[in-house]
Amino acid sequence: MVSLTSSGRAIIPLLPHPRAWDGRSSCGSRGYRGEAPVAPTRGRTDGGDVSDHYDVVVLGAGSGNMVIDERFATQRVAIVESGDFGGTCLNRGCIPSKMLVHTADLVRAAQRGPALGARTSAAGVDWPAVRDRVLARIGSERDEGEQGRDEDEYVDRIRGIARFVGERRLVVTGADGEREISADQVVVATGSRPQLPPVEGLEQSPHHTSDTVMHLAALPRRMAILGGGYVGCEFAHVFSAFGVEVTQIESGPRLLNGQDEELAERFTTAAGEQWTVRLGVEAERVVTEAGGVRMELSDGSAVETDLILVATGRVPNGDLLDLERAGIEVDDDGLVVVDAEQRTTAAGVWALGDVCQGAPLKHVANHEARVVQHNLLHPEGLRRSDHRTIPNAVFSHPPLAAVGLTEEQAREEGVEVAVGRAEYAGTAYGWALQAGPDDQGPDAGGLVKVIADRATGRLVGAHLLGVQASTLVQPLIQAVAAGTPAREVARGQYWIHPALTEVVEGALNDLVDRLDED
Ligand SMILES: Cc1cc2nc3c(=O)[nH]c(=O)nc-3n(C[C@H](O)[C@H](O)[C@H](O)COP(=O)(O)OP(=O)(O)OC[C@H]3O[C@@H](n4cnc5c(N)ncnc54)[C@H](O)[C@@H]3O)c2cc1C
Ligand SMILES: NC(=O)c1ccc[n+]([C@@H]2O[C@H](COP(=O)([O-])OP(=O)(O)OC[C@H]3O[C@@H](n4cnc5c(N)ncnc54)[C@H](O)[C@@H]3O)[C@@H](O)[C@H]2O)c1
Repeated sequence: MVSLTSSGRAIIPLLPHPRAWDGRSSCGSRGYRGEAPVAPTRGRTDGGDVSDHYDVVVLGAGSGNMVIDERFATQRVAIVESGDFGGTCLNRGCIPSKMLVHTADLVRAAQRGPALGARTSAAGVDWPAVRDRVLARIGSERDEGEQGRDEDEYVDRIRGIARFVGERRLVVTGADGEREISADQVVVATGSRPQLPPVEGLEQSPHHTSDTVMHLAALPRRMAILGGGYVGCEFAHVFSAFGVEVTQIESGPRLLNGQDEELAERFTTAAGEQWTVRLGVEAERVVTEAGGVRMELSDGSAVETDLILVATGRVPNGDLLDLERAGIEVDDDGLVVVDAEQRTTAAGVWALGDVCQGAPLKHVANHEARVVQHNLLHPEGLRRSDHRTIPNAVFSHPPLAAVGLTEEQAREEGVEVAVGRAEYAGTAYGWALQAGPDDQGPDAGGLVKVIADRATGRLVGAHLLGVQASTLVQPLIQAVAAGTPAREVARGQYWIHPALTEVVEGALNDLVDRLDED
């Protein structure tokens, strides 16, 4: 239930916020392993109390924590974390949201059963049980990782907010006051935070972001989700499956704008069949009233709701670090400027993840953490990050996954494209998913598009909408990354019959036919 304070601000009760930890599931809780320890490559510099001088200081214990493993055991390392130790992915990002998505998928599957003759039904969810499974799991993963890190004698874990006061010199403000530290090498890995659009009355309203919404004490009856991107579309699926009346508001012409247009249009249609979607409108004012909230939109209409989830993008945390005092430049979007080796504009300062990356995704932060780790350990043989083919997936209903160029982007870049297509409904496993031959709903309908450069015959992009999209896309990610000719991907291997992977094979075969038309 929403309750109102004397100032009119509504409160949705939350569980205590968890302490943070970057999970082992995708990152390794103790950093990457695999190469033998090496001797320290740098000694300590002069200046300041040696006890406050480190070989390496890492700012941010999300992906930054992964940089440090036992190969740094001969060095003196500090990891500074302003919140609880950990990062967005485990505590309030990828992992808890996907645990919720899986439960939502189960609910949808149970609702779907009767269409296929199964006597299943979904009687709603026990939200505290759903939520507590997620929070308990991330809590134990975090605690285990945190304890493990504390056993590393060469690492000082410093709790506090770091900011630069000079070249590789920092002040950390913690519960015990301020402490100045310095280092030969600094890694900036302070991530990003949700951004609130400047909407009158929004801050005073019962609003949430992805940081807090997974801690709700109770499900609201109605929820308005502002934003039609990743966060908005994943949580719209979760909360609508859980029985909340969701209204999603997006200023653009479609949900998941920026993805392949045809797939984004199809997704938007599917979303509109499951929850209310408002496109091409912005929130102008939020009025908190007894018993709810009214969100007034730019077209003069209004949405009555109990809770607002703001999902309108994230801002990098570089603005909180006094970076200019250390000679670290940021670009117009506030992202720390780095070169291909992840070096910032200041000597001895590196950056990785959301604080410097225009594609704020965990697999990108992981990749960059590996590069920074290697480069700290091997200053004579620096590695470069490879951002050429960053894939992405949206875990909604239906899910979407993509890698490389969209058809529109390829044409804009002057690539003469050939496009292969296959409908899920055109494959044997697609029939298994369908209630009947015309069923194109979110559980059965789907489309795979593969795009090749006619000049080379190589895949330059792949886009999937439908069941298991984030898994089906993997061979296509490999093909785009490796530059494998489309013909070889299609015909150079067996595709198991009648697995759903046949829809990928079908799209590739169609592509090969189109390449052959020349
Ligand atoms: C709801 C949600 C779902 C997501 N799902 C996915 C997904 O499915 N797949 C995917 O690839 N990506 C997903 N992401 C994105 C992914 O979580 C991020 O890209 C990734 O976690 C960024 O890692 P990072 O290390 O750069 O930052 P973070 O993990 O945010 O770590 C930065 C750390 O720095 C600390 N910090 C900040 N400022 C300071 C300071 N001044 N001093 C000291 N410490 C500081 C912060 O407290 C934080 O712990 C999701 C994000 C959200 C919000
Ligand atoms: N599955 C995943 O990989 C995953 C999941 C969640 C988050 N993320 C990461 O987190 C980042 C942030 O996600 P997000 O969904 O908050 O941002 P986003 O950039 O994906 O989408 C924000 C959407 O909000 C819309 N918008 C902005 N201001 C608006 C306004 N005032 N009114 C209505 N609509 C408005 C934008 O047009 C856009 O479509 C993503 O870029 C992604 O990298 C990834």
